[in-house]
Amino acid sequence: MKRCTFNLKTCILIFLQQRTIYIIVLFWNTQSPDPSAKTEAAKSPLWTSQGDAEVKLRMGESGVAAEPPLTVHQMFTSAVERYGDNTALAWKEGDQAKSLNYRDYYKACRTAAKSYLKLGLQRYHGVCILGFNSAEWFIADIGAILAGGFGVGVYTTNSPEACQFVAENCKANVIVLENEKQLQKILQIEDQLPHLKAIVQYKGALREKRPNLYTWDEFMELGRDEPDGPLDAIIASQKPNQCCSLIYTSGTTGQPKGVMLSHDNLTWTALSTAKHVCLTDATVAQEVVVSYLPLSHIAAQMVDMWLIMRVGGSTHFAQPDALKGSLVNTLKEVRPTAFMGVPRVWEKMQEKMKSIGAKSSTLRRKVASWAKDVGLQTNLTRMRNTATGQAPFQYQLAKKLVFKKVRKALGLDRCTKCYTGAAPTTKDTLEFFLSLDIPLFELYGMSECTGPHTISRPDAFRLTSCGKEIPGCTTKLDNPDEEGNGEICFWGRHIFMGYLNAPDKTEDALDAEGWLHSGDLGKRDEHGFLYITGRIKELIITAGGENIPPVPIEDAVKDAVPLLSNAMLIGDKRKFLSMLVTIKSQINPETGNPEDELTPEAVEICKKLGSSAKTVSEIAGGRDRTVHAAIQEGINQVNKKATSNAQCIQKFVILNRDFSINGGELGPTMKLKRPVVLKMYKDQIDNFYKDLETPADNQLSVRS
Ligand SMILES: Nc1ncnc2c1ncn2[C@@H]1O[C@H](COP(=O)(O)OP(=O)(O)OP(=O)(O)O)[C@@H](O)[C@H]1O
Repeated sequence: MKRCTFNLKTCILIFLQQRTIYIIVLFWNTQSPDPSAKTEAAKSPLWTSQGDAEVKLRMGESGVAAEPPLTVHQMFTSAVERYGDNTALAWKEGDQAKSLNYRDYYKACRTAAKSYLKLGLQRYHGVCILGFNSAEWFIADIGAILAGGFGVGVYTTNSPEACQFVAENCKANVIVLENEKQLQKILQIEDQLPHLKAIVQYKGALREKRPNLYTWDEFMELGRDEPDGPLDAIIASQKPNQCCSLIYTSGTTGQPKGVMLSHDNLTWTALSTAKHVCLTDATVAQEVVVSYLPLSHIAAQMVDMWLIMRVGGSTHFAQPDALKGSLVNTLKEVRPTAFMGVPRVWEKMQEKMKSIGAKSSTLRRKVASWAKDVGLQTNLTRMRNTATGQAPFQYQLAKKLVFKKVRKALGLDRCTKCYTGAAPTTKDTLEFFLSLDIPLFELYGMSECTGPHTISRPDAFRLTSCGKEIPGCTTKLDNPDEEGNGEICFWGRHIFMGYLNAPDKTEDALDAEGWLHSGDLGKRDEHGFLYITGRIKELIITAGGENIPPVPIEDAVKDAVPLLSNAMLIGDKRKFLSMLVTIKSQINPETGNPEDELTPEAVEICKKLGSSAKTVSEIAGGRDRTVHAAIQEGINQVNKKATSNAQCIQKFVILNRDFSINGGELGPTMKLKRPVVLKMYKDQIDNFYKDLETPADNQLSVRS
């Protein structure tokens, strides 16, 4: 299935020398597509690993799957025609409210595109964007696409080396970054980026002038008076089956990979998803979202940029410290009509509400508890029979007394669509919000399918299910076991083009028929709802050949020992299982780094156990024998329920720092980056296995 693409150009030079005619024919490979050599989409393969190639679109015969393919530019101009005066982007600068309507947003993207061309952006080269969500982020990204490059989001938490990997991989010509902090990272590696021509800083003043370093205003000024012709020619040459955007995976299963998304991937997925979740067209009423999740992740990008553009909605930017606490203020101000949170965001809201609830009067607590019972029962009944019917009096009362107030306090009083996804959400959190009359509609998918594959919705909703396919997409459960659990495989126009420069990895992800293998295990119920039941991609295969899914064991240990914030099972190619655990500790609100001080909840738990520990360092490595024994006891309980001896955790160690996004152990959606943790704690892990005959350290042996 491998394909080689050469865009060969010819040039015939004819010259005369001493009455002899010399004819020289030159051939060269060019980066720009040859308009005369239009690759027919139908003849192209389904995948490629080359940035300048085309793929066959997975068009369907009818319905959404048969909708005509569009480029990003076509979708954008259609939005401008339909919703030109509507607010597209809104944000606050200090106390001042700012906004751009669709017409001006489009103009700004064109100007940015012309500036890129002036800076020398080449076709199919990257523009890396490294910063918090803002109007500049969107304009930088779409400008790059219009100019024929790739929009490439980079995680703000990336180290200089991780930024270098991305910039090198996509041959970045320009890096657009937020501030001095990000600039310092790039300056450390700029010498090693041969394709880099310019850096643009979009917030804050430049600390020093440097050649090829521009402020946002300087950058936009470059393109302001440039002629339209060259840009229009590039736009006219773009095709829906060509790559325009790269999403780098966060690396939970290995080195990040550049997921190539075509114009059609973005525009079609936005169309199908908008239909599935019944987003309102702005000609009727405008959808409003708050942009705060990292845009380098497909979930945020799909919702905040592409879905909203498709229906003429408006995107309001949160403050950079959104996840450190300011998000709820923005939500209260903006009152979004749809809101997407990764599970950790909902969990944090849940923790906050619980701690406020615990401090309220007995009467209030009783009313809240009664209302939550009513809310849960009413919503579970609704969920089972799709008919809405007349809500009982108790529910109406609970709504008036509690639910409306909670929604208002969260800024979700207008929000009819609350989504969770990109990682597993616990049943506890789903039930908590359902009992408050806030059903969380689960969304499942991956970067490789441009974000969503299945989404639940009000009329098709089951607790812990991630719903049904967006229209035009199909699921196959490969190699199912006796309970119906098989690998979830996807098909549809949302399937990516391939991993940039990585044909082997692309071939691993897509089978010969073009099905995308997700590496997730799932099953369906009799009504067609999909449930995620495991991740094959993180399956532990012990030296004895036993296949062990780590997540259920890790979750069981965390349930048994509420003091733990994280647990990671070790045992791939090893003779037995061991575990790394971390203790719940405070997070520095400024840096987001985990601190040594325990959370109040953890201090309380320690106290109950008979320990006076207040910091992680008093506990880590088994220093506090009481706490250590309690963890051992929890692990023993889990071991007792293990299906085989090979599934028992034989050793564990308490780490001296919690996992975090900043630390690199967690990805942006809080999924564990197992390869990173394995590397980081190699010594502790090797220590588990250095003496296989007798447990090296009695203290660490927990076999029951
Ligand atoms: N609703 C969900 N429930 C459970 N797991 C989910 C859900 N949505 C997504 N996931 C998990 O997230 C994976 C997709 O991850 P994503 O494409 O967002 O990449 P990523 O977070 O950048 O990390 P990676 O490096 O693993 O690719 C899915 O394959 C699945 O394992």
